Amino acid sequence: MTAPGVTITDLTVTYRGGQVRPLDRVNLSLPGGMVGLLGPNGAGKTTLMRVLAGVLHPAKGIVTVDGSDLTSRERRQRMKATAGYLPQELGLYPDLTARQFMDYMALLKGITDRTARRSRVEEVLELVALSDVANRKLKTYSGGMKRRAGMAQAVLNDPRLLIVDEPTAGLDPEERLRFRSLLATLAGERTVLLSTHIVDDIVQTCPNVVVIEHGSVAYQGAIGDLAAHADGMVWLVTQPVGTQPPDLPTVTITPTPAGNTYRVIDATRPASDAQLVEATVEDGYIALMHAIETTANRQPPQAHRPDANIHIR
Ligand SMILES: Nc1ncnc2c1ncn2[C@@H]1O[C@H](COP(=O)(O)OP(=O)(O)OP(=O)(O)O)[C@@H](O)[C@H]1O
Repeated sequence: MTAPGVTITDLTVTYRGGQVRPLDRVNLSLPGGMVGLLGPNGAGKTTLMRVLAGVLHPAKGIVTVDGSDLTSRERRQRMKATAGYLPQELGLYPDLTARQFMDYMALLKGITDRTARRSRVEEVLELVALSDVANRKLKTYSGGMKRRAGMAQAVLNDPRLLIVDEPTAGLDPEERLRFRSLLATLAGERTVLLSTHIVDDIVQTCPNVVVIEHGSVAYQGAIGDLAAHADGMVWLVTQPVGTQPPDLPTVTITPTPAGNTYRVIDATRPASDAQLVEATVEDGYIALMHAIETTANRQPPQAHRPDANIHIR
């Protein structure tokens, strides 16, 4: 298996007859392996994933996988059959056992041969470490187990493009780690697009990242380079408890014996005793979001977003 070449050109998606535009002229090229998808709430990440999974029809634009345009209904159907998709809220049938559910999903995905289906179901259950509990009804599963069952159904057809929408939200640290390593195992020769709000999940698993903000691509490239957006701009400022916090983009607040230490982004030294520290990916992400917000606020309302794709680097 080889990772597919996924290219998105001038993709625009609209809802409610054009009143809502969650994606606006997006241009993107996905490399193989794990690709992180970051962005604030409502940025358009799920919408992008739904287009790639073939479940949502774009208003405009071209999505090609291995050079084949997915915009036609027939090709979208083919995409649905070859991509794996784990949506944020996957409806599991609570009264089915995991084994019955996988069998049903495998049938829906076109694995009609009974022996092949049984063997594939056992493989994916093993992959997500649910073999021992596969005869339990899904309604008895914990949140983490349900998420793993969701992952198992997403890989039943051995997809070359795997799309995973916030799989670690609400999981305890141990389940999160387990999920991360499962994703890393699956990445191998395929493309895995992983959306999450947890920057650390992406830092730990994805060599490349795409940042979406307001329906546009704000950044695409190596994860390490995202940190560079905050180079020379990350400061630790300590203030006594009870004083006004700095009016600056703040990455973290840490209580210390001397007061609260704020990790802030500022182009210039914010206080005489502020300590300059090395930028992390999270700092870079916050700096990027702040730069976009500042640029947007400076624009007159009638000239709203003339260039949909802000390529900062
Ligand atoms: N079916 C719909 N009808 C109308 N508007 C929608 C619909 N689905 C999404 N939207 C809007 O489109 C925008 C993008 O939504 P989307 O779910 O893609 O964002 P997201 O980046 O995945 O957000 P989150 O991180 O909160 O999951 C939001 O403003 C959302 O309210």
